[in-house]
Amino acid sequence: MSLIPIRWVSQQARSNALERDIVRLALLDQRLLPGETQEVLLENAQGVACAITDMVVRGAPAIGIAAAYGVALEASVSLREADDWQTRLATACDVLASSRPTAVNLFWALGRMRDVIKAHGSSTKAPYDALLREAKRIHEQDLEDNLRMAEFGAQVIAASLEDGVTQCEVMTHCNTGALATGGHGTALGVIRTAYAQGLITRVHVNETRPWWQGSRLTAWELVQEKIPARLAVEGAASLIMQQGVQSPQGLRWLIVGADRIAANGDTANKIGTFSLAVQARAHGIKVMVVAPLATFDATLTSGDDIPIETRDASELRQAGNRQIAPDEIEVFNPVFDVTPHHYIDAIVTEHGVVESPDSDGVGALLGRAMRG
Ligand SMILES: CSC[C@@H](O)[C@@H](O)C(=O)COP(=O)(O)O
Repeated sequence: MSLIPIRWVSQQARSNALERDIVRLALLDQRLLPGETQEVLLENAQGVACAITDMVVRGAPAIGIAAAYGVALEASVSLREADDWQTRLATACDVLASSRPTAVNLFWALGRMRDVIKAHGSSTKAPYDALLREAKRIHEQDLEDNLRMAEFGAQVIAASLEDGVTQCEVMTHCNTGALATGGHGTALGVIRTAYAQGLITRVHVNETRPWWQGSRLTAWELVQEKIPARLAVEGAASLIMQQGVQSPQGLRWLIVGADRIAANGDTANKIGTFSLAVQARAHGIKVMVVAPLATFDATLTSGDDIPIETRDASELRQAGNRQIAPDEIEVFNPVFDVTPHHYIDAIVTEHGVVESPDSDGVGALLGRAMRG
């Protein structure tokens, strides 16, 4: 059983020269981790969209990658059925775009796929090969970006340590590791690399209610990597920070990912991030956001306009098969919040670091990146 979170599977056609290879997208079912490792096999864009909505795959970059493969899958269906491919693929992109609203990486990846579709507008057949190539490029590029961000982030941690101090502890929220990305991770990628460089002694992992990305996924990744970590409910964060700042090698950084970053640096991330950033500021702990440029939405001047997904009440009323709140109670289940940029000390991207982010800093970074 493979533990690769997103895998393109191509099975050679049996004999008939006219038959095409059978292609599928295999997603490691993150709803079942850490208890079970099982893959879901998908054969069209609708299936991928449902898998994103149902959180078989989650995490901003991973959602974008899966959606890109979803468009390629749909192109293969179109070749088989020899239909009006333009209409089919336009519908597929729309269906995928409606799967989750907050992570802008989804719309960024679909934008890249739409560009490929447009470039092949005059073809008689769906541009399957070109779309699959682009999806693979998005996937590979994400891993490369993760590794670059990890180096930058580790440098930021090293530079922040007081004279004579060489190591510290960090806290993270949600899951931003290999499961949420093309591999390695954003925030967890920085933690991995900084640990390998001897900069981190322990990771404080927040449970991340109500879906438990922290306990089910981040804890699982850290245990596999043998990185010392301790799990706690996010309600314990202030206590952990209060105790953590008392020793010179104690807790120094809150390191998180992002689902969408506005032009002024306001950052949408997993619900609870804003509250953790406020607590971190109160304790003198620094806040690092780690995200590729694909997570920036320069069309939004501030975080006020970032769409915040709310999910089903059952996520709070039930834990597995157990009822944990009365069905009659009104439930509010927003799954992201926006941390204002002035609570963030550094945004780490594959194109470098913006310290004390604001519109000027983010604008300069995006401008630099555009110039190459
Ligand atoms: C590299 S992942 C960054 C974010 O996507 C992550 O922190 C997060 O909020 C994921 O939310 P999820 O609801 O699990 O998709």
